[in-house]
Amino acid sequence: MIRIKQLTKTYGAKRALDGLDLTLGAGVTGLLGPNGAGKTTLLRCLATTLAPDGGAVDAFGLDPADREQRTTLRRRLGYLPQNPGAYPHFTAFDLVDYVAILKELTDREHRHAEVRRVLAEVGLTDQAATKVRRLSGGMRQRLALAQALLGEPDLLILDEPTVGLDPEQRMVFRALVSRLGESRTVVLSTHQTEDVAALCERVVVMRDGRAVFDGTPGELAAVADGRVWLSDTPPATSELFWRTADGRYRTLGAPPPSADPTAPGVEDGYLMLLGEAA
Ligand SMILES: Nc1ncnc2c1ncn2[C@@H]1O[C@H](COP(=O)(O)OP(=O)(O)OP(=O)(O)O)[C@@H](O)[C@H]1O
Repeated sequence: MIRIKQLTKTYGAKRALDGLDLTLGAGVTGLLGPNGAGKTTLLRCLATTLAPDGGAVDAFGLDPADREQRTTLRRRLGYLPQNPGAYPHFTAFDLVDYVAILKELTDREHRHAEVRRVLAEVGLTDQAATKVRRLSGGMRQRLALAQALLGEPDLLILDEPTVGLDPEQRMVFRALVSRLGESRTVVLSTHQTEDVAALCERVVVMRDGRAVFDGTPGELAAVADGRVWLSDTPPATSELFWRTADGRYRTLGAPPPSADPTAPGVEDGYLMLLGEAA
């Protein structure tokens, strides 16, 4: 269990985290929020790569503000940062092995076995000897995930893991992450409401450094209950509408004339919530 209490982080005049309270348990939790909401800042505080200005994190009973406990916690977490560095001339094996060395897996035989294990876990056994620059975007992202899995962490922190992936690669990645969430705490940030609907048991929406929603994807969708409409003509007043593939207009908010109600999805709930919070 991870308990975050009144976490604050300020950059100059900008409050990236503004007294954030949050508890994370086992399974996959998705963080949604507009650009600048504080998602990366929160994930970096959890990954212990950034010290907050105030508040506290209690991760499995460990306090990252304490030097010794921070080291213990680092051994129990895996982190996939936003835009992970590429090292294009390393092979997939060498890259993960390098991170394993940094993670203090000193016994060579044990380390190599662990590198092979995590490469197998993300389906990259056959690419172990391939240079990183020759891997597809999806494979690179799985490689970045592999390094986060070294040492079987109890906490997996993934910052926008599906960014830049095509739909097929995204599906492979989702299946992988949801399997990983069966036995550990996974927290991931994303701009993809489809990711949240597909794989997160829980979703937290952040805005201006705070959590403005915490619930299941179904509960987030329900925020837009009774407020999603389909019509043949565009609404005269609403600003939240778009033309769908079948040529009809989907409107959030007040119903346009002769509109049919339709069931909301996670994206509708998210947009409605942010519209209300504005
Ligand atoms: N090193 C930094 N120096 C100054 N300001 C920063 C720094 N890092 C983040 N910020 C600011 O803090 C706020 C929160 O940023 P953060 O990256 O945590 O948001 P985010 O929700 O992850 O956004 P995105 O979805 O765009 O990745 C933003 O206004 C950002 O500009």
